Amino acid sequence: MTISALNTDRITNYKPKTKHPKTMWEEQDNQLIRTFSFADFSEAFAFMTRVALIAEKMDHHPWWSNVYNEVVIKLSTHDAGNKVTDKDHALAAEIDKLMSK
Ligand SMILES: C[C@H](O)[C@H](O)[C@H]1CNC2=NC(N)=NC(=O)C2=N1
Repeated sequence: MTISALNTDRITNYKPKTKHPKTMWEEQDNQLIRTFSFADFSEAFAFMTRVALIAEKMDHHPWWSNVYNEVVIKLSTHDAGNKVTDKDHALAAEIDKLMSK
């Protein structure tokens, strides 16, 4: 597939479609963890781009993994000895705002 064949409209007019909208953050092993499932890779990566910009603004960055349409995010504060802090809750809340747009 050529680049010009990509549907970039999907990225610029971003409306996330989670497959499991009821999945929420869970605290496990001193991390806030949530799995996000999207329609496809473009939607997952568009989401990650937005989270990256928020993380830079907040100077607080996620651990994450992505395979095709799925993104797993794990938040903890290494500056505080790998514990869940207010910064993690604040970033989780901003990510949740993205999902409710
Ligand atoms: C130097 C810089 O401000 C720190 O390393 C910040 C950057 N982003 C961070 N992100 C996360 N998740 N935890 C941190 O402790 C952290 N610390």
